[in-house]
This record gives sequence, structure tokens and C-alpha cells, in this order.
Amino acid sequence: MSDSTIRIGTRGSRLARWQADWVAGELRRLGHEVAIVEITTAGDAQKTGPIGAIGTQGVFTKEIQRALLAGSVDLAVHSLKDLPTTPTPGLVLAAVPERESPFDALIVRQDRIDGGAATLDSLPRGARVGTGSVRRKAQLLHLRPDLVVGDLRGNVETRLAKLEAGEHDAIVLAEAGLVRLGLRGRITQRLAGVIIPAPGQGALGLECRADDTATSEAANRLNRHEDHAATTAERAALARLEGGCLAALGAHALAENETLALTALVLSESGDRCLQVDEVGPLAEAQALGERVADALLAQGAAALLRERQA
Ligand SMILES: NCc1[nH]cc(CCC(=O)O)c1CC(=O)O
Repeated sequence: MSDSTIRIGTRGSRLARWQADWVAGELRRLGHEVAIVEITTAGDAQKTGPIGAIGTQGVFTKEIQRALLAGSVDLAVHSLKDLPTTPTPGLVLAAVPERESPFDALIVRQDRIDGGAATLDSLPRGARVGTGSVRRKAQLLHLRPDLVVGDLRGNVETRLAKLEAGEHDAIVLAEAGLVRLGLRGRITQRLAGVIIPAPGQGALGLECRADDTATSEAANRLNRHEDHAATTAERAALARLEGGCLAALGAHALAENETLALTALVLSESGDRCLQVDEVGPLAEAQALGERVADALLAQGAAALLRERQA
């Protein structure tokens, strides 16, 4: 292994490996030598109970950041939505590569589909829908207060197995994870325009040491300007609302012709109250757009909803 080998740190789940392998392939195409180092995180170690119970932000990312700072890896490949917005001293987000779908997807159990329920609207009254995310839960209940939303944890394959085992009538997962794992065919309904996704969903965040210009320059060649700007706006809104990854908060920005259109919403945990703001701004001012949208939400009373959740 030469000195210039880029060592990529990743979690060991099949999705995390797919993402790290994809980045490795792209860097090799650019002529770099790359090695992959698997790291176990607190989020992977805890297999039961709601994700909120782990208590802290960054359960999937902290150990990898520690390995970066310790110098045992050079580049972290994170799911951007799992990466806290608070900057980590000594580290930089070097690039956001081409984004996969930012949207959520509904997967309905086959016998329910056979019974004619192939969309969120057509699920029977009181149907059981599984998700581990307070954002998805609140939006599901906002749209369908009759649904019984149950907890769902584990990696993508585990969650699909729990659906098949009959624990739920339907589950909600990120379309990006399903597509990357070759499971697009499992999607019953795309929830684009129905549920607002998490900030950064579907995007990767490539992080390296702030003083490692060689790795930062290599990573930067994978950067997609539009996707970086869109996720910057989404994450700026999240940071301003201080919701962390556990808030019932959705944000999605669409980039078109050097313009960003950002939608963000904050809900009460039960979904009975919902605030939404839509604004546009120049791509080059993504951070400011996110902050402006967050301020508009705060002016509508978003802080009270977020505090309720934290109490
Ligand atoms: N919190 C888990 C997580 N983190 C990233 C993804 C995959 C999608 C993505 O890249 O955003 C998932 C699974 C899911 O939400 O279904």
C-alpha cells in the first residue's frame, strides 16, 4: 500500500458498504489508490428500541469521525442525513457527490396489495405502518390520523423482513437506500410530493481532515455543485431550528438553473399541527436560503413544536 492510498472509513451495513464501494470506484477511476476500512458504530451496535432512545446525535457517524481524527482513515463516506450539522473541529465536509432520490417510499405487504391497498390513501383504516423516524411518523399521522404507526429499526434488509413477517401492513423507507441495494422493485408507492424528506436524504457526505488537502482535493472532484447547494440549504434550515436528527422536521431543496426552491416543515409529534414554508433563492446563497426558511418557520411558532418534542 503506497503512502498516497486513500483509506475510506465506513460502517459495515450493506448500504454503507455499497456507498463506500461506489466512492472507491469513482476515486480509482480518477487514478487514486483506495482501501476500505469497516468501523462499527453505536447506531449499529444497538439493535432494539427506538433510535431516539440512544439519545445523542451522530450515532452512525461519531466513531468514523474519531477514526478520521486519529488518522486511521482518511475519508469518511456518510449518509448525509445521518451527519449532524454541528461542525466537528478538525474535519471538513469536502464534497457532496451526485444525489440519489431524496424521497421516501412506501412498501406495502403483498397481501394488502392483493387486497387493493397499493397507496398511502388506500390503506385500510387503522392499518399498521412501521417507521423509526419521528419525521415520517408525524407526517403519516398528519395525512392519515387513523393509522397506527409502529417502531421499526434495523438496516434496510431487516426492515423489509419485519414487514414480510407481518409486524406491519406497510413501512416507509428512503427510496435511495432501496435503489442502491437493487431493491427498487420492492417500492409500492413513491412518496415524492407526499412526505417531505429529511435534510440531506439520498446524498452522501464525504468528510476528511481539514488539513488533508490531498484527500480534500480528490474528494472535491466527486462534488456535484447543485446537490451540494441543495443539501446546504436543507442542512442550514435544520441547524437553525436546532432540531437535530430526531426532530419532526422535513426539508427538501430542488436545484434548477442556478436557483434553489426550498420546502421545509415542522410538525408536532402527533402530526396534529404542521408548519410549512416554501421559498426560492439563488443557488450561490444556499446557506442564507436555509436560514431564511428556518426563521420563517420560527416566526410561525416552530420553536414551540420542537421544544414539545424535546421535553
Ligand atoms: N437513518 C438511516 C438511513 N440513513 C440513510 C439511509 C438511506 C437513504 C439515504 O441515503 O438518505 C437510511 C435508511 C432509511 O432512511 O430508509
